[in-house]
Amino acid sequence: MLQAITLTKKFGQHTALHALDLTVEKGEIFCLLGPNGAGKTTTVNCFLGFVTPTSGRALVNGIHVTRQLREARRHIAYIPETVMLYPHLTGLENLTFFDTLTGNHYEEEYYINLLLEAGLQEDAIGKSVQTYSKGMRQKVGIAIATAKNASVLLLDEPTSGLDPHASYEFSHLLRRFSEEGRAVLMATHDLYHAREVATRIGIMKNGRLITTMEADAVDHYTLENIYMQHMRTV
Ligand SMILES: Nc1ncnc2c1ncn2[C@@H]1O[C@H](COP(=O)(O)OP(=O)(O)OP(=O)(O)O)[C@@H](O)[C@H]1O
Repeated sequence: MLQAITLTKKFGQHTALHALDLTVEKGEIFCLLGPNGAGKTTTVNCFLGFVTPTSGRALVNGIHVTRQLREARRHIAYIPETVMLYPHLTGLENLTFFDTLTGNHYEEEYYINLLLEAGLQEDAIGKSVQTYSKGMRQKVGIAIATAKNASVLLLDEPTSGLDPHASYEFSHLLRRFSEEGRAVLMATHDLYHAREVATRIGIMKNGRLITTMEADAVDHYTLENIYMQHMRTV
C-alpha cells in the first residue's frame, strides 16, 4: 500500500508538489495523468526515495520512505521510462544479475520464462543488450520488476517504446499484479492505456491532484473530455 500524506516538494522557489494526499490500496492500479511538469515523476520519486520531500510523508506499506529508505525499497519494484542495463551482458544475464542483487536465486529456466512472459522474443534472450531496441530493453526491465516479487510496483511511463502488442501484454501483467494484491502506481501520458488498465485514475496539474475517478466510471471519450477540460481551466 502507498500513502502520500500532505506530501510537498519544493525545488528552490518552485513547488513541484503541493500537499499531495493519495492512497493506493493493495490490488489497485492507480494511473497518474497530467501535462509535462505536473508533478507525476516527483510523486513517484518521493516514494522511491530519489527525491526527499520538503514536508509531508511518503509511506510504503506503512514504512516512512525518508526515515527507512532501505526497508521501504525492499517492498518496491520500479520500472522507469528508460531501463538502464549493462549493454555487454545479454538480457538473461542482466535479469539474473539484477535479481541476484535483491537476494533471489532462481534456476535459469525461471528467468527465461519471465523474459518470455514480458514479451521478449526467444532468440533475443541470449543476445547482448546493446543490440536491443528500446522496447526490448523495457521488456527486460519488466522481467526484473516481476522477479523481485515486490508488493508495490512504481512505474514512470513504462510503455513508452513498447509496440501495441507489447503494451497490451503489459496491461495483462499489471492486472495480474493487481489480482495478486499488489499496489500499482503508474505515471503516464497515455490516456487510452490508463483507461484500459487502471482501477483508479488521477489527474495532476501544477503539483496538485485535481481530480480522481474510478476507471470503470468513464469511457475513453469521457476521460479525454475531463482531461482536456481540466487543462483549459485554472
Ligand atoms: N531536480 C529538479 N530540480 C528542479 N526542478 C525540478 C526537478 N525535478 C522536477 N522539477 C520541476 O518540478 C516540476 C514537476 O516535474 P515532474 O518531473 O514531476 O513533472 P511530470 O508531471 O513528471 O512531467 P513530465 O510529464 O514532463 O514527465 C516541473 O516544473 C519540473 O521542472
